[in-house]
Amino acid sequence: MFSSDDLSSLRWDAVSGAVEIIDQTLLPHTLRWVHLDSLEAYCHAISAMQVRGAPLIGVTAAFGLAHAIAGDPSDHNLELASARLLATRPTAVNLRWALEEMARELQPRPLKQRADAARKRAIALREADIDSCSAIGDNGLALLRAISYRDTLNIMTHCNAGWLATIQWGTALAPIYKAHAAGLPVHVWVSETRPRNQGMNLTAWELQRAGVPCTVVADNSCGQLMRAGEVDCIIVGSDRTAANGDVCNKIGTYLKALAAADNNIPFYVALPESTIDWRCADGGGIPIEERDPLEVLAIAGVDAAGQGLEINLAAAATSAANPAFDVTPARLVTSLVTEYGVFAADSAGLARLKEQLGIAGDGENIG
Ligand SMILES: CSC[C@H]1O[C@H](OP(=O)(O)O)[C@H](O)[C@@H]1O
Repeated sequence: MFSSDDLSSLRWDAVSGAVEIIDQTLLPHTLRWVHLDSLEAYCHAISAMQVRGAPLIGVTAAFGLAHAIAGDPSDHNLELASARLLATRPTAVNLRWALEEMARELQPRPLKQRADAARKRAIALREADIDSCSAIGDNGLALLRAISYRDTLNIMTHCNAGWLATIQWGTALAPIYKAHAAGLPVHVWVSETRPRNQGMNLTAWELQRAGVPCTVVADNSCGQLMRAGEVDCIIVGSDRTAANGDVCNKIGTYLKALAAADNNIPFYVALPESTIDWRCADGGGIPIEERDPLEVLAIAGVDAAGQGLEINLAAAATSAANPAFDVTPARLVTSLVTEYGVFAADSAGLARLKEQLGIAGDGENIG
C-alpha cells in the first residue's frame, strides 16, 4: 500500500536536512506540512499534539535531538535538549526509548562526529518504525484471517493508531490495511474518541483515504454494538505496555476492553516492542497525562462554509477533568500483536518475547 511517494507523518529532505510533519490538529479539514526548524518547534509539535502517537512522538523527538546537536554537540546540550523533549508528554514510553537510543549512539562519540551520527540514527529509527509496523500488520493479518465472520469482518478500533501515529502503516490499523489489500471484506467501527476525537478526525480520514469501509460511532455506543453482535474483534494501539502485559492507551480503551470481555469479543493490542516498558512492572507505574480541561469543554471544527471555528460546549465556569489515558489490565487483553509475533498479554508471554530478543531484566539488549 505504501510506496516511496506515499504520505508519511514525518518526512525529511536528504539534501537540505529539513524535517516536516503533518499538523494533525488541522485534520481532517486541512492537510498542512509544518517545517520544524528549532528545538522549540519540535517540543511544541509534540506537546500541542501536532504530532501524536507513541512511535511518531519517539521518532520526532529523535529528529529534534539531532537538530539540537547540530548546533551544539556538547554533553551539556545533549542532556538539556533530551530533558526538554522528554518533558513534552509523560505517557508514551517511545519518547524516552527514542531519546535513550540517541544517547546510546552519541555519548561514546567525539563531539565532531555527533551531528552526523545523530541525523543518521534518527533516520534509521524512522526506517525501523516503517518496517516494525509493516510486520505488525502481517502478524495481525494472520489473526484476522483466523476469525470467523459472516459476510464482513467487523473490526472496532479506538483513537488513532494508524500511519498518522507512526511513520507509515500504523499499529492497530496496519493489520486492517493489510487485510483490505489482501481482499478480506473488512469494515471498521471507528470510535470517535472524545475529547480530542482522534478516531473521528484522524482514523476515519485515514481509512476513507485508503478506501477501507468505516463508520464513525460515538464512544458510548460501542458497548451496544458489541452486545448486538456487530463487532467481531477489537484492535487498539498502546502508548506504554508494562512488563506484566497491562496496557496504557487512549482514555476509553479500558471501557471497551471491559465490554469486549463481557461479550467474548477478542481484544487485541498492536504495538512495536519499543512501546513495552520493561522497567515498569505493571500498569500502576505508568504516568497518566492530565491535559487541559478546555479540551473537554470546547470542540473545534469547521462551519458550513468550511471556516475553522471552536465552540464552547459547556456553561461558563464549568469544571472538567481530562485524563488522556487509561490502563487496561492484562487479563482483559486477548493478545499483544508485535513485529516479532503474537504474544499472550501476561508475564509469561512477555518473558517469551524478552527471551526471543535477548533482553536482560531492565530492558537492555544483551545481544
Ligand atoms: C501507535 S500509538 C497510538 C496511540 O497514541 C494515541 O495517543 P495520543 O493521540 O494522545 O498520542 C492513542 O493512545 C493511540 O492508541
